[in-house]
Order: sequence, then C-alpha cells, then structure tokens
Amino acid sequence: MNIAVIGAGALGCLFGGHLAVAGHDVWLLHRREQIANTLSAAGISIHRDDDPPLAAGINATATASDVGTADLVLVLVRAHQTPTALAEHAACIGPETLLLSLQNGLRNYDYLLDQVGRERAFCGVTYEAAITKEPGTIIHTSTGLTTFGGSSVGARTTIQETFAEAGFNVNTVTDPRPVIWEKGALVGATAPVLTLTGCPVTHLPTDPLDEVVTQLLTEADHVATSQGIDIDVETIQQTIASMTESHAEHRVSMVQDIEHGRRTEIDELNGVIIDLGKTADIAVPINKHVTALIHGVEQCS
Ligand SMILES: NC(=O)C1=CN([C@@H]2O[C@H](COP(=O)(O)OP(=O)(O)OC[C@H]3O[C@@H](n4cnc5c(N)ncnc54)[C@H](OP(=O)(O)O)[C@@H]3O)[C@@H](O)[C@H]2O)C=CC1
Ligand SMILES: CC(C)(CO)C(=O)C(=O)O
Repeated sequence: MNIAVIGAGALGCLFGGHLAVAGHDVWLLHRREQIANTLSAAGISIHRDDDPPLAAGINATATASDVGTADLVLVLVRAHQTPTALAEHAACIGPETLLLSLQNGLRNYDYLLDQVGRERAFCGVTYEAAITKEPGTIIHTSTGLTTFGGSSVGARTTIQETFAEAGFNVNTVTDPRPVIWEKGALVGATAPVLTLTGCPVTHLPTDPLDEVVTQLLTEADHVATSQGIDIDVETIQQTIASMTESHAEHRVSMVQDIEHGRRTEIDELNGVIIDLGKTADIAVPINKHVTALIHGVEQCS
C-alpha cells in the first residue's frame, strides 16, 4: 500500500515505522522540509523496553504531491490541527484514498467526513502510547488496543489486516462514535488532572484525584447521552485503573504538549463537552473549570 502519515510525531512515527517495516511504501508528512530530509536520510527508530531499537527506512517530505495518490492517509496531527493539515496535504488524497484518524478528540470523524465522505472516512482510537525523544526517535511506552470504524466493510477489513500484519492489535466497529466518546471522556477526565497536578498515571485512581475524574466522566456521560451515544462510566474507570500498570511509564499527550510549550487538545475534548452541554442545557461545571485552568497553564508555560 502507498500510505501517507500526516503528522510525523510520536504516534505518526510509531505507526508509520511499523507499517514501513511490514513492507508498505510509507510517507511521513512533516511540517518542516529540513527535518523531513533528515528523516528520509536517517530513517526512524522506535525504542521499546530494553529491546534493540526497531529501525525503519522511510520516505519523508513536507510536500504532499511527492507522495502521489495515497491508498491510505493516516491522520496523526493534534486534533485542532486536523482541518488545516488535511487542506495543506490534499494533493495526496485522490478520489479513492481512504482516510483514518486515530487521534484523541471528539470532532475528528466530522473533519474526515467533511473531507472525503462516509465511504472513505474511518476514525477510532488507540491505547498505544509513545513519546518523541527527538525527531524520528520515539519511545514506545505502552502497547494497547486500537479500535476504529466506518461504514465500508471491505475497506475496514483491508485497513485492519494491514495494521494487524504490522503487529498492531486492532478491532473494528461499524459506528466509531461510541469508542471515540469513550476514549474522549477518558482523556478529558484524566489528562487535565494529570497536567494540573503533575501526578503520574499511577496516581489516577487514588483520593482525591479519582473524585474529580469521576465528576468529569459523569458530565461527559450526560452530554454523550444527549447526542444518542452510550458510554459506560464504570468501564472507563476500569480502563483507567488498568492504565496504572499498562501506562505507568507514559506521560500523556496533554502533559507532553505543556512540556513543549504547545497548545493542548483541551478544546477538542472538554471544550466540545462544554459546547454540546450548552446546546442540550446540561450543566458541566467541572469541565468548564478544568478547561479554564488548562488555558491558564497554556498561557503561562
Ligand atoms: N502520543 C501518544 O501516546 C498518544 C497520542 N494520541 C493522540 O494522537 C494524536 C497525535 O499525537 P502525537 O503523535 O503524540 O502528537 P505529536 O505532537 O507528537 O505529533 C504531531 C505532529 O504533527 C505535526 N503537524 C502539525 N500540523 C501539521 C501539518 N499541517 N502538517 C504536517 N505535520 C503537522 C506536528 O508538528 P509541530 O510539532 O510542528 O506542530 C507534530 O510533529 C493526538 O491527537 C494525540 O492526542 C493518542 C494516543 C496516544
Ligand atoms: C490513553 C493515552 C494515555 C495513551 O494510550 C493517550 O491517549 C494519551 O497519551 O493522550
């Protein structure tokens, strides 16, 4: 397959690297031409535990037309960057190109549907986790399930098989919205708490953090219900509890964003919950507070 990955950060290098090693023609689309040239020349390296690093030769460019027409475009920029990135790299999206987002955020499926329509848009979530050490060198901090969905069964199966052959544990569903909301609620309840407190993932289920996490989840659940989407707060709490082991070494994306002085994805997570809560007349005071506090951290970090 000719695969373009928009966003050559932690997850872009993780998925792109493994897909390249599995034999696909992978292109990383980076914003800066100089770094793209370095990645093309040196390849990327994926570090996991004490294993020898996985080295992957890869094509990288800042110019989407270099890719030609991609069979699959994997979108892995931060959520708020999606519309701009899709417009900027439209040259590799042909009339049959499939688009897949595995980003965090509650609006990514809509962005992809706007770009290519229902038959070619696929969206989901991943519990794989990675941190960039330097451009092209990443630490794969945790492995985890990837779940995505979209209406075309044939294309879904092709993508699932492609990722499974590259070593990923992948599940598919028809309607991706429940899994997107489940993870969106999880990240919206945990990432701001970790970012504001500086606590590690292992502290999440302990008092007093668990109280705030539960309140954020409960508000997200009410808003999801108003959208006709069922999420289960207890299941999400169990996932959070399991992450204290599976993600003990991980620093969540929002913490990584603040560490690098970048804008966080808060508006694509808790911000969406606030907007939809307003429309549906559902009170979401704790989401409002943490969103305001994260905006404050963004301004002063
Ligand atoms: N890291 C993780 O463990 C996990 C991340 N996620 C989610 O996956 C998504 C990606 O995360 P992650 O890989 O960590 O993010 P990163 O910030 O590491 O990578 C995103 C990359 O996209 C680049 N980018 C931004 N705009 C463009 C553009 N227009 N064209 C090309 N490249 C662009 C960024 O460049 P620049 O830095 O210059 O902006 C950056 O290199 C996020 O939604 C995140 O929440 C989900 C699960 C786990
Ligand atoms: C759930 C988690 C921690 C990785 O799977 C994540 O999505 C993040 O780092 O933002």
